[in-house]
Amino acid sequence: MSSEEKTLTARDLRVEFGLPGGRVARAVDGVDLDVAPGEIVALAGESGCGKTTLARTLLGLERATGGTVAFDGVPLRYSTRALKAYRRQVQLVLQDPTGALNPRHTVYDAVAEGLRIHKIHDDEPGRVAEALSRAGLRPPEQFFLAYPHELSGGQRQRVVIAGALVLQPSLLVADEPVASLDASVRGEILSLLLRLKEEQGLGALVITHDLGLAWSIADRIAIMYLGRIVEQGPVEQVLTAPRHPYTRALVSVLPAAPAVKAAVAEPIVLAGELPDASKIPGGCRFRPRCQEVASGNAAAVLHQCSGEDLHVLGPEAEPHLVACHLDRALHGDAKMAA
Ligand SMILES: Nc1ncnc2c1ncn2[C@@H]1O[C@H](COP(=O)(O)OP(=O)(O)OP(=O)(O)O)[C@@H](O)[C@H]1O
Repeated sequence: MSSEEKTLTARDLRVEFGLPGGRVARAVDGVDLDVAPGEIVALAGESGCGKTTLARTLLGLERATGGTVAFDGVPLRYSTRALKAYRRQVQLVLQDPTGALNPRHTVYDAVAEGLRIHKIHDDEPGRVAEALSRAGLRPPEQFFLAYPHELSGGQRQRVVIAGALVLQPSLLVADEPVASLDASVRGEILSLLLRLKEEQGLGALVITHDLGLAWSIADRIAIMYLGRIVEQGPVEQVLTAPRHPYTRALVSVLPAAPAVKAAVAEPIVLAGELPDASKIPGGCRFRPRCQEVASGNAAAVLHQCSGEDLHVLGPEAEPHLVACHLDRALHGDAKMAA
């Protein structure tokens, strides 16, 4: 990343939760991530890998146990006033527009809420109209007095996005932004995010378990496994030439996207379930489920897989990064060793 301007950065971010019996869940266990304006980054991985905890921590809704979150080069501060100022710049868009909207509030009130919280009183109707229009609800005045139940699922999600846009943020953090929508309107909302990026330079971190979605809209992708990013890089490189065994397994079961499918011919079924975040295996955390270990392909590096943790992937190094001992042996990347 050439400039830190308006970039959201996480460095060695860690979030732990205390559990009964003195156990500790390491939900986010060392993450470096950058999201710049005008860039869409997809954060992908199966349920329970820590995506939501990472997103909440980037927004200051959760406190990091270690590491830093910074925006525009300034570390996040957690006073009410500092968080309020921060959230004008970095806005959250939630998965379920029905849950995010108060059924008794009109569209106008839903979108104006952020302005009122931030005490922005000048030209409220103009700002609300502009945000609705940017979110693709045109003519905006026609939606002012509508209630959520009078709108389609896609329109409701556009209202939620307008509620974020009204504060003119630099970045959106969108948690599964189309997961609750019908397939027919998913494309519309994804196109909207793309348009906001291209026409208005808005950046977004899009959290998804759907690699097909990431393929359609993201510039970069970060694949998360058990609290860590195990592979990241330009979306095309990562999905057409996945290098981490976990990414290869995810790509192998992707139903669509022929260009991506070609990368891994046979479906790879991973052994077992995602381990509990309080029981992260030592060495490579993916080892107990790794198909390369199971097949014997990783025999030459097995001692490392069993006993040597991998570095947190840093955003400053080469664009396509992989945290895998076997990949390091094959590609000779000395940076990967712990
Ligand atoms: N408040 C909490 N207390 C204890 N453990 C938690 C808490 N929040 C999350 N965890 C644990 O942290 C891990 C990561 O959870 P998280 O919800 O961030 O994953 P996720 O990838 O977003 O999953 P999903 O897609 O299902 O939302 C899980 O093992 C979860 O059980």
